[in-house]
Amino acid sequence: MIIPELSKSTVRMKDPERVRELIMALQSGGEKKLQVISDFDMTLSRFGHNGERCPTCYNIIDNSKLISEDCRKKLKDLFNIYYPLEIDPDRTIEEKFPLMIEWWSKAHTLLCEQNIQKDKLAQVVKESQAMLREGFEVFFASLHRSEIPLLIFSAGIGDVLEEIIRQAGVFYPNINVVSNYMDFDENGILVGFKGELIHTYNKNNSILRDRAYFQQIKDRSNILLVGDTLGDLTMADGVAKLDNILRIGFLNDKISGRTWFCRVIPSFGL
Ligand SMILES: Nc1ccn([C@@H]2O[C@H](COP(=O)(O)O)[C@@H](O)[C@H]2O)c(=O)n1
Repeated sequence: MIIPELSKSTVRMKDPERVRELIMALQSGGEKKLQVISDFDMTLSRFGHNGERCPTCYNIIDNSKLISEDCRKKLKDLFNIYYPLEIDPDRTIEEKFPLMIEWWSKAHTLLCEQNIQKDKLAQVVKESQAMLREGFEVFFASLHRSEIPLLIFSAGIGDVLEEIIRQAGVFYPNINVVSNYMDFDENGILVGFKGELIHTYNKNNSILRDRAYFQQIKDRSNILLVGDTLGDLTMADGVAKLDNILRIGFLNDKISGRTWFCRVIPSFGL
């Protein structure tokens, strides 16, 4: 194998030869043909640290002093109901779709009742347990140095996500973020969320179709796609011209090894 890390026991591939071919195709295409599309929560950010789960963008707000105890309990109850549904390998994406809209909408309604102040977000992120994945400095800096565009396509909260990467010192100009952005009134108080709601299972062309992004980088027909859910597989659907796509998925949570191997790995196409 060209990359020693791929021989680790934690790396699973259905067809290592196909992976090798894809890596060679990406390598020979060079940096000018490459673009990277990545999920954020639990992909660029860490799932766990020292045995504790790290927060998602939403969890950072949920755990903060920006919201009341009552609201925190309600958001936690929502998480406990909907997160198992989000990752349930026995439900189809069609079944999960309306449930995810329900979860995001209920959470947004609760958050908008809290008079959250825009200028408190940076401090809340600073005080949180948010962490980027091991090796993030090299990953972000190499893409930046080689001027390879990185699209972060996230169903989290754009304002929080940006703050995490800014505070980590890696918010380089080659990064574009598509996510749920908070809408603040003239006093800097949260009153809603902008644009179409993005949840785990609509991260596709339905969200990206009106944006010029993929058109601007249409010659970059080699894609590295990184995610952690089956919903992330459609993040490259709007790419103008596709020659090669290497999909990397992180298995974060308790899905049985067998389910992962039989269902999830083939879905990632490797
Ligand atoms: N109220 C909510 C809603 C969603 N989440 C989690 O956020 C993740 C966001 O998505 P990425 O696209 O960046 O992976 C999603 O997987 C949900 O589990 C939440 O914590 N609270």
